[in-house]
Amino acid sequence: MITAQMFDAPRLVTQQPLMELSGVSKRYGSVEALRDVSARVYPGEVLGIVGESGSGKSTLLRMMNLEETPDIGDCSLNLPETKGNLFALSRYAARMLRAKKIGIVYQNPHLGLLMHNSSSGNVAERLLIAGERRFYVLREKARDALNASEFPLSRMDAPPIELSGGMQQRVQIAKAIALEPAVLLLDEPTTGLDVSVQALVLDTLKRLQRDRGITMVIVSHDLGVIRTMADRVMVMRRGKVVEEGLVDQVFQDPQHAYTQQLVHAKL
Ligand SMILES: Nc1ncnc2c1ncn2[C@@H]1O[C@H](COP(=O)(O)OP(=O)(O)OP(=O)(O)O)[C@@H](O)[C@H]1O
Repeated sequence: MITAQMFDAPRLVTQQPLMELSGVSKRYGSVEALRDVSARVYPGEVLGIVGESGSGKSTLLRMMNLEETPDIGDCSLNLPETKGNLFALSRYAARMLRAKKIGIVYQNPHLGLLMHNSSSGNVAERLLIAGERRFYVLREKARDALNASEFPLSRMDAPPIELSGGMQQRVQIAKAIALEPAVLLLDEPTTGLDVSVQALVLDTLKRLQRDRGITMVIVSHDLGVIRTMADRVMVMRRGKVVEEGLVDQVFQDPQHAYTQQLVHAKL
């Protein structure tokens, strides 16, 4: 029998992982932020990471962004130009790889943007780091990325400090996708926005994912956001992954007591 669900089936996960973290642990003093966490991100999928505050979601995303190194553990990206454990890269090499292959959108736009520079300049900065120097190319590519992020081009010379929260997130998205990254990391990208603005920004992200097939990892404490965006989900608690699987499966039939608690709290 054909059901509506069949037409909305999650993208199939058949390939080799694009990004793989294995056995990652990280301590901050007495706090164990991550304990033996492994994660695989497959090409073209959206992986959601959910869990309560302090469960280690953002720390894991920072590891994926090669911003931080773990006490122990490996990270690999299945791209022609990368090999071996990426946590062993020098700071410079990690920065270049990040600039060219990984995009990130933070909850707090101050972390991702220069708030007093123009919005187009913020996007162009990313292209500059990757080596582009021609002014007309920088301007054109910045405009394209802002347009794809559904940012109003009439405001492209305005600095983010003068923009609404939703528009600031669109500038971050434009900056993150300007170089067509292999993976786009989203750390609570709509938390703190009005519900209606949140829905519009999520729509833009979904459209980008659909049209460009961008591989995404989205962190949220909000099950609704994960349900809307993700194909697969990892549930974290106290620095550990307690459950993972296809979103529909995990949310409809949670196996771990903590996931059951999360799902029932939401209902
Ligand atoms: N740079 C740091 N220095 C000290 N402790 C840290 C640091 N970064 C994270 N932690 C601690 O590690 C734990 C995991 O933090 P993390 O921010 O990854 O959790 P989270 O699930 O993203 O939480 P939230 O949703 O509140 O952002 C927390 O106890 C946090 O206080």
